[in-house]
Amino acid sequence: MIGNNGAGKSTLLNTIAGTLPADAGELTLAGHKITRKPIAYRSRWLSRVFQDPKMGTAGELSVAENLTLAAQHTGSMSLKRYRHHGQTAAYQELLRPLNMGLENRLTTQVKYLSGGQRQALSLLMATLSQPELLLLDEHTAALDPQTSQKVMDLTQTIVEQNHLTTMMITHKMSDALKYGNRLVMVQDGQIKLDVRDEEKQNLRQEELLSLFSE
Ligand SMILES: Nc1ncnc2c1ncn2[C@@H]1O[C@H](COP(=O)(O)OP(=O)(O)OP(=O)(O)O)[C@@H](O)[C@H]1O
Repeated sequence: MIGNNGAGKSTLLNTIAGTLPADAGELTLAGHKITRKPIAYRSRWLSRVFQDPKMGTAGELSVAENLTLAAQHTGSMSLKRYRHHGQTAAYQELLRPLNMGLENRLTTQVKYLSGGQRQALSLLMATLSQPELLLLDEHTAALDPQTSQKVMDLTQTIVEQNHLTTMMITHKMSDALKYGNRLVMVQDGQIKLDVRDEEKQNLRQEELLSLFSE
């Protein structure tokens, strides 16, 4: 999802996540009517990663403690299959594919990690529960270009491997064109453009930029 500042992107995500009440309309997620349900109820099916790397993790807790919290939250105990290795090995196995060196930082308090490491951990924690919907709220915007690319690559891998329906807000036109099978442009609270699949693949950055100025 793309759109100018103030277009309504975050408002839509907040309405889906339940931090803002909907003025009108109905929200149905994976067959569940959630329009008037509290945030905690919705969080069984949806996860969110924020722009601020501090938002998705508990800074005072260690990497392992954060993972334990996320695993408990899932209810489905995604970590069960790792049990026979012992918890440390299980966590290392989960963290190694992130390629951020976090498998060697299990006892480090999360507040001492870099923004990129912390965002990668947030992403892992948000997807442990295999949510029906993953909301990414400009989740790479606070990172340097190289780390941002690394976290985007990681996002792509996690989303594809887990077949996660994902909604991402971005201000980077190149990312909007490169990732995902659908692109929605929001303007003044309305959907201005909604293209998918082949039509999206054929869309060029210049066309997209010209729509912004209309
Ligand atoms: N129910 C509503 N009726 C009218 N205006 C609203 C309503 N809800 C939100 N707004 C306003 O619409 C605007 C949408 O802001 P929002 O933060 O969603 O934009 P955004 O597209 O995420 O922008 P940014 O790219 O800057 O994050 C804000 O000014 C907000 O106050």
